[in-house]
Amino acid sequence: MNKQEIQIKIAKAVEIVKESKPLAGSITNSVTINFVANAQLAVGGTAAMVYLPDEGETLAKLGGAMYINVGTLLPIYEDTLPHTAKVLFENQKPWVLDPVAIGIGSLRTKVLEQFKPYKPSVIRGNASEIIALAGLWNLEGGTDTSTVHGVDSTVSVRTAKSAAVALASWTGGAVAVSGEMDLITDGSTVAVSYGGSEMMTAITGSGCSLGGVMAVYASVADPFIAALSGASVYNLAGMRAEQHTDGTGSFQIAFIDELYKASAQDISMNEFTLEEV
Ligand SMILES: Nc1ncnc2c1ncn2[C@@H]1O[C@H](COP(=O)(O)OP(=O)(O)OP(=O)(O)O)[C@@H](O)[C@H]1O
Ligand SMILES: Cc1ncsc1CCO
Ligand SMILES: [Mg+2]
Repeated sequence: MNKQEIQIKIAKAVEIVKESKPLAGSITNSVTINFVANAQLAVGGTAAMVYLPDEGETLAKLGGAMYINVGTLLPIYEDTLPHTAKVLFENQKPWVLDPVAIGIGSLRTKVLEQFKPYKPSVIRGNASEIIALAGLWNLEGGTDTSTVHGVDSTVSVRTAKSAAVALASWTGGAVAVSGEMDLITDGSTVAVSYGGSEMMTAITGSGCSLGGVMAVYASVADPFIAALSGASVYNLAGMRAEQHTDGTGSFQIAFIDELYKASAQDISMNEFTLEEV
């Protein structure tokens, strides 16, 4: 695919979402659950958040895609998460994994290990998280020890390129590494998306909600286009929101407004470059 073909696909994905309001259910952390739902709604999707194993299964079967984020685990997730991932995989439903804060506890490690055979369609994380997940799954570019600082990355996006490519080659889907710019790969093509705002690092949940929005797009587009569409609307909305706010509280509100206002045409035209793996 050349750049223009990709731009056409992004615009189409954004339009179909706005017209059809696809459901992308979530099992996500309690810190940013509201932000995730509001971002999904702002781009035109439908949100539903659950915790219990049977409800994860129901949403997996009902929705166009699903979002799973391991940010704040509770004992129930030991049952809910692997079960839901298995149902998604067996029903060939796209799902997005956010391996937040990988490495900080034993349940988190266990659950993330269990996800490997269920091949998430999109893996979205910051650079430290992507490198650590590749390490946990014994793939190239990964490391045994996590460089995650709480929920934040300590390394640059480009450092995670080989881990991202290896993860995408394993899943057959896409991997999106977020940061100052965003790197998205399907294992053969690498796209780098530009824009955003430094203020996105000073509000919680810009990454979580980005994963939720990618799940909305994954309901109607292939994983690479879904991930790049998500990165594009985030980078565009971040740039625009920064222009008329002077603090992080109002930035978060303005950012949701800009997600809501962004047109398919503008999102598809947000700057990105293509490179070989
Ligand atoms: N320095 C930066 N400049 C511009 N945009 C940024 C910057 N850092 C992050 N972003 C944007 O913020 C969004 C979230 O990326 P980030 O890497 O902060 O995720 P994260 O660490 O998982 O966030 P969280 O865990 O708080 O949800 C992405 O859209 C990314 O492009
Ligand atoms: C701050 C925080 N802690 C656990 S999840 C989360 C949201 C950002 O990943
Ligand atoms: Mg995160």
